[in-house]
Amino acid sequence: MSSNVLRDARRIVVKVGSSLVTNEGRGLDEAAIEEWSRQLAALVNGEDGVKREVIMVSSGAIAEGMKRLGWATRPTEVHELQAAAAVGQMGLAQMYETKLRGEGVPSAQVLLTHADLADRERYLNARTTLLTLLQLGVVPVINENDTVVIDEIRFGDNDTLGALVANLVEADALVILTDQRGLYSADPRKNPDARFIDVAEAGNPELEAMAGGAGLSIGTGGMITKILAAKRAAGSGASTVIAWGREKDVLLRLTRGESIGTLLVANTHKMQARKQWIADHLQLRGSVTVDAGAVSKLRDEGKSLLPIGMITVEGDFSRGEVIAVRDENGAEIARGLASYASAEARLLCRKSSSEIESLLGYSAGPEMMHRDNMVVAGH
Ligand SMILES: Nc1ncnc2c1ncn2[C@@H]1O[C@H](COP(=O)(O)OP(=O)(O)O)[C@@H](O)[C@H]1O
Ligand SMILES: N[C@@H](CCC(=O)OP(=O)(O)O)C(=O)O
Repeated sequence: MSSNVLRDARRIVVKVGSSLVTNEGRGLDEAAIEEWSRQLAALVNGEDGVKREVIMVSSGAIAEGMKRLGWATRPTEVHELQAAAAVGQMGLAQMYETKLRGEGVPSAQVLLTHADLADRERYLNARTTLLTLLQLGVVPVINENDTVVIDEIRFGDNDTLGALVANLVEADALVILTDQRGLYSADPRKNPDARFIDVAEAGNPELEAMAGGAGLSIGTGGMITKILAAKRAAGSGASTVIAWGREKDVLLRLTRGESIGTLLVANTHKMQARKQWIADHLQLRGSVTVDAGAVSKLRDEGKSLLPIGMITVEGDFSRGEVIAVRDENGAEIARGLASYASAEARLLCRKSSSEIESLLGYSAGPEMMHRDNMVVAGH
């Protein structure tokens, strides 16, 4: 069976787990990172005729840190794990940087926490930075910012981070590379008769029952975090593939439409999922009232909201919070994420976007509300 999901995907988040990226637990597997980098570069450069945007979410900092510090066994103290991660992250980032640069592709290190993505302002900042990097043809290499978190290290879970990043950038697909060929009906280490699952619907509760605990002591999330990550990724319309990371040319073959690993299909459409999220889940923090010209740009022409059309700003909100856009009669035209805080927005009313920098001392883009971050009433 072949699948179109990965073949059609233009923006892909690839996550490689600890159990894969490390060399039997002793530091990083350089040959494996070189292999993935070669494939990532081929995707970015569009060697099969389609240029794709890719983000790598890579574990391995703790394992590399343990090697550099001469530790043979994984410490149990969280602050020692954090120290190992801080040491090892240097080597991890350096290795991707070297391998990707060797392929002519620039890379960037991005360290995030779940809390960063729960905060509206940081969410929008992270999103804008990542989208800018992708536009520039850079491969962001993301890991958890282990220095400032505890739970994530304890549970060793970068699968969730992969899904959150897929949500953040509205990826088309999340590819989770691990040390198994995909999902089985039970942990194949314990049940040699376990059946391979080649396709299922993301979020199907039966999948959660199939995923036992964690695998090796190096990777700690196990299959359950991958199943939950697929469910979360599906929330923004991304399908997930769980595959063996050492499968020859795995990323290239997946994007050529070959069926490898387990495909967990998202049944929500990308844009519909994002609009639903903006429309349903967030409390309004304020609003901007706009003139008739802006109403027509938003409603009829599918444009972003620029400061020039804004008349007044109501309420007290930060960048990244959800606000309404109203016409002069107070009717809601749209809602979405504010690019500027209320105090800034007040200064921007009726101003041309070219003046933003001189008025505020910086610019976060020409729009008050970008089209991608907006749901227009009745659309
Ligand atoms: N139903 C299942 N199918 C496949 N693997 C499973 C299943 N249940 C548990 N596992 C275990 O999950 C492990 C992968 O998780 P983990 O070690 O955390 O990997 P990673 O470091 O790639 O995140 C496998 O090696 C396997 O032993
Ligand atoms: N962020 C840490 C640990 C993350 C982790 O192990 O996650 P996973 O690969 O999902 O088991 C690291 O880079 O070592």
